[in-house]
Amino acid sequence: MNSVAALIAKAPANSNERVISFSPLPSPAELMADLPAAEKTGLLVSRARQDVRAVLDGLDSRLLLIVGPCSIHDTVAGLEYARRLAEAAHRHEGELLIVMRSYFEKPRTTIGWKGLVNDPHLDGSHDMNAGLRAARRFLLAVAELGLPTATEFLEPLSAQYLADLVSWGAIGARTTESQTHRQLVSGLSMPVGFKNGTDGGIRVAVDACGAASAAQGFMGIDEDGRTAVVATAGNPDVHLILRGGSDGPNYDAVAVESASAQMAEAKLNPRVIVDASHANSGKSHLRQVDVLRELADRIAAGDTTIAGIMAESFLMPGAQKLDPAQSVQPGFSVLETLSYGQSVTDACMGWEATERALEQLATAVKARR
Ligand SMILES: O=C[C@H](O)[C@H](O)COP(=O)(O)O
Ligand SMILES: C=C(OP(=O)(O)O)C(=O)O
Repeated sequence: MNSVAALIAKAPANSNERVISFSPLPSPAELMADLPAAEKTGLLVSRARQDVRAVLDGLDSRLLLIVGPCSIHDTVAGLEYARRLAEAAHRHEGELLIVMRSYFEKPRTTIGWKGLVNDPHLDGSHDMNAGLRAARRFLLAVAELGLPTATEFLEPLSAQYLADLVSWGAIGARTTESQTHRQLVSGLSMPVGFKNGTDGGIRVAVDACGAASAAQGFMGIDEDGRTAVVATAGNPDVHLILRGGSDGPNYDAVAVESASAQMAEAKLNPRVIVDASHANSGKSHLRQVDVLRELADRIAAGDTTIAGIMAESFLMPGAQKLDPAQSVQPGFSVLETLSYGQSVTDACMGWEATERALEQLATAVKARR
């Protein structure tokens, strides 16, 4: 009997009746020892976190831009995108603080592919050992290009494996109300934005920012993978991300000012990030281009409430269907059946549209100054 089967056999009667298996993962310390961050990478991350804080607090007049694929499903295409974005980030560094969306964990409305960490082979095999490794390797490779990264934290345990390489974090619309995620953020080292709820509710995100900025105690894991009581200091760099909702978009000036006022009233950062994608664009990559243009016009006209913008962009425009349950010819991987450089989750702007949007936003920041 292997050790896992032995553990299940030892479990008290009536427990784990619907659990099929437990497969051990390495501890965070073991993964980090295999894939360590170079000193240069550590400096890049801490410098980028400081820069993000300065932009959010209005001490740096640049615009924060969280841009990149909806999800990383192919690390080769993701890195080709990162190389292009690193060049653009350098070109616009006077006006834009560009941080690459490197999202490895996807919250789903019902079911679907849950991201590279959960299912790196895209086939429902849930090889999370390989997924955590692939995500960490990807973050290290992007850092080598001098580009900071942003991610959504979804599984409360995954942060211990990856967070040392991340400069900006998000909690998604589906988890902003979750106490577990608010607690997690209270201990994260980087600035973290909370999205408004899927119904467009702002209050839930204001409450989340309040809870995450407070000290918390909760159950988690330590670097050695032991379950532990985690005591946190609270995260002072929490902020609001407006992503629209089922009641419509919320990127217009009135909605942004009203959300900002709710944050100010709760004594939280009134400067916000506007997500040009998701319910603010009806998940249309074409509409996203228009939203970005409208935001650029407002910034050029002097808007200072918008500290940052999020956009979903990849090498190719649009999205393609991924069904982890599909059958693939023997000898082929699911990845080989997909179009290169196109999102398998939400539709993204293609690279050409992205370059034009970056240009517009950089010009807008110059005008705002
Ligand atoms: O950003 C990605 C999606 O909007 C989010 O994960 C929900 O996706 P779904 O509604 O396709 O499940
Ligand atoms: C899932 C995401 O967004 P939201 O939580 O706004 O749906 C995302 O940004 O990938």
